[in-house]
Amino acid sequence: MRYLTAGESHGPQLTTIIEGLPSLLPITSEQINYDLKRRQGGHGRGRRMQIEKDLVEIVGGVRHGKTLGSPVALVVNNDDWKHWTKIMGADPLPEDVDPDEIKRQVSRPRPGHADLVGGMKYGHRDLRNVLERSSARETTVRVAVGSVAKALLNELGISIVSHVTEIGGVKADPTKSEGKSTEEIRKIVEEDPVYCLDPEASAKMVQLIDDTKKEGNSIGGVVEVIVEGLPAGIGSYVHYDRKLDGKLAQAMLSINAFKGVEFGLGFEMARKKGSDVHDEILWSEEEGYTRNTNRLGGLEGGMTTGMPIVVRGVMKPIPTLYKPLQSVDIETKEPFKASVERSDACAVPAASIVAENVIAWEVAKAIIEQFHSDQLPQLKTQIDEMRKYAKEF
Ligand SMILES: Cc1cc2nc3c(=O)[nH]c(=O)nc-3n(C[C@H](O)[C@H](O)[C@H](O)COP(=O)(O)O)c2cc1C
Ligand SMILES: C=C(O[C@@H]1CC(C(=O)O)=C[C@@H](OP(=O)(O)O)[C@H]1O)C(=O)O
Repeated sequence: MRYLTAGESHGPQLTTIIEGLPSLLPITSEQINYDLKRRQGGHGRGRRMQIEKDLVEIVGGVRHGKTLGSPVALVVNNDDWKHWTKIMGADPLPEDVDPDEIKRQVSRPRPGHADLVGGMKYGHRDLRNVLERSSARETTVRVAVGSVAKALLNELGISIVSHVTEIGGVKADPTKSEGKSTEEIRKIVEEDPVYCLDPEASAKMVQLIDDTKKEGNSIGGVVEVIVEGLPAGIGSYVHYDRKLDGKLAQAMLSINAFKGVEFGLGFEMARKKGSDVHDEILWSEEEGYTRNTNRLGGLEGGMTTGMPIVVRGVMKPIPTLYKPLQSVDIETKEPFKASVERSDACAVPAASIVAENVIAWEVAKAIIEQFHSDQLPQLKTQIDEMRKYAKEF
């Protein structure tokens, strides 16, 4: 199973084609739009999100609410496009138009964004040609793709949720997620302005975002994704590129501004003894093999253990700063401190939705690749059999 995306931040639309989904999978634009709306939200977003109202159009591969087995094509329009049609149009400019008048040429690279190196790499002296595609606007369709993956996981009894655990050094109480199902977590974060489970920490995060914005600065944070209901044995230990933890880490780090990833106890493991890290193995008639703890975050040897996957990603602060850092104009080679028109001060809550959806995709892909999956009913039968087999093993 694979997908590609195309489209620029201020172009007409973002497009994706997903290939390899089983047939007979129920999909609605309503469930995709629910995720798109959540990705647009969260305290700290900039003015662009007031312009956009992200709604998906399913333009291929689905009929009367079910996949056909053919490629699924999804489109999300950029409402801002109407302001950028001349600046971002695909056709050559008419001869009577002066390009300098309308191109909104960018020659001042922002430290921390893709502008400078992207320009060097692709030979663009107008850095707009870089920032238009390196923009996290692209995560809109990646969330739509993940939403389709979640529809598949849901059919297999697998659920997934994300929440924000830290913003700018303010940490949520880690015990707040203990003993809660993914559904319970979702209900709480849906109501919270920064998608956090801890109301006290959330209030401090909101305040910190506001203060940071006033200072013309930006902040990052940490998001956690939990996947529940997985059978044991998804992924493999036999080859480096089949290890599920490796694939999930890549997916997490592929999100714009994500710089680190950890599973279970994560980097804390470096400070603990083996007896405080590994999850002891138990067996009972009713449950089969279980663990009392899940300190490894649901993965051993690149495979699911049957316990929930717990994976976190760290997002650096947004690079575009209202009080900017030192940089160099690539035309004049003069130093400058740029002013900016608009930017997010903190996009950690929005990024938690992106994280949830890219992880959902990666888990769904691993399942599709491991089982015969032309049709959803066949896939369901195999997953049920695998669960039964693992219990009796
Ligand atoms: C949801 C989301 C929103 C973002 N919004 C902005 C923004 O408004 N301004 C900005 O400079 N960067 C923003 N970023 C981060 C940049 O896209 C990112 O830093 C850039 O693509 C460079 O990639 P890198 O940080 O992974 O090296 C956002 C990232 C995410 C995930
Ligand atoms: C458009 C989105 O985020 C954008 C991500 C982004 C960046 O540099 O990554 C820069 C900003 O773009 P603009 O300059 O158009 O305001 C954000 O608004 C979005 O999340 O849908």
